[in-house]
Amino acid sequence: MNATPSAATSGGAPALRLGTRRSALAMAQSGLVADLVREVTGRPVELVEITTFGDTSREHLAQIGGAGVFVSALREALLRGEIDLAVHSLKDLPTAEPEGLALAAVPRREDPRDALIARDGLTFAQLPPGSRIGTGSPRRAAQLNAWARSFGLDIDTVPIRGNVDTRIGYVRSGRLDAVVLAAAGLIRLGRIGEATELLDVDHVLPAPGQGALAVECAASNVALAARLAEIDDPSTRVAVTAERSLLAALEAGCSAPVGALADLLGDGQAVTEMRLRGVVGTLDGTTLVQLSTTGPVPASPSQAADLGRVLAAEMLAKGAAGLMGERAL
Ligand SMILES: NCc1[nH]cc(CCC(=O)O)c1CC(=O)O
Repeated sequence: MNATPSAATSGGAPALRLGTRRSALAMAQSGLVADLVREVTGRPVELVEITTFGDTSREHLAQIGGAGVFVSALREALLRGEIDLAVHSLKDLPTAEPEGLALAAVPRREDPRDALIARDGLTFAQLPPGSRIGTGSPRRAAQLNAWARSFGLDIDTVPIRGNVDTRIGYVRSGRLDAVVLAAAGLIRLGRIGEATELLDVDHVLPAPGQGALAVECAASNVALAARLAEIDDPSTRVAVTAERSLLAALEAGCSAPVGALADLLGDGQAVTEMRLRGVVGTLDGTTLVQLSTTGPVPASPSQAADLGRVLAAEMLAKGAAGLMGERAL
């Protein structure tokens, strides 16, 4: 008989404490993971709100190095034993592995693409000349500017910050013609219907890890890490490992203008190869280094990381390093 502690004591087992920020997106992401964790552990999961300096001060902090602030508050709570697990947007996690913590699971990824929310239902190609498009992301600005230039459209990318509601509000109030956000966030908030276009990754590569969640626990909590491993999606794990390895090897930070996407290619029957695409550019989009490499499906995250390093080396050989100086808009 199965006599694991969680099975033997389910019903009476203490709740697992899942630390979360209180933003609508963080709560939605945490709720999703809480459901998965309940299923595999049989234990109740309670959400514990972690309030950070970034949450209590102006919303602008949500993006100015804000991700780092939020990530570290949750991590400190984990290390102090105040919570048992934490959920992050993987794209907000620094590539360095933190001491004492385990990236216990990366659940199945949501749509990795960026989404356009434009006034009057417009797509990107339908925007009139001079349109003002809001994004706080140098990666998005670089690629949107390059794409617009490719068909002779003159646009203005405008740096904006704030949570999803605030950013969509810039379009609803008429202050901007469009904003670009991660489709995954909109989907998880039930707001993807407001997107007027899902941006083709041939034009806009997402941030490394975009659309994926990271579930962390204390490395010392071996039993919990083993259960959380059951909600890990191996295909997502290899893809995001390749993307993040590319980012790390470019020595770019989370706010650098770097896009990356790994996808698994199949012949209709079986998955045969993994393709990794990467881009680095100047904010104005006049220069982009965009490369792709394809190889056998990695048998392990460490093989996936190799693919990322290979592509990074090729991008650096094509001058990628010189394009990464511009961090802020
Ligand atoms: N930069 C903030 C952030 N971090 C994760 C997401 C969305 C969810 C995801 O990408 O998994 C967002 C919002 C956005 O980029 O629109």
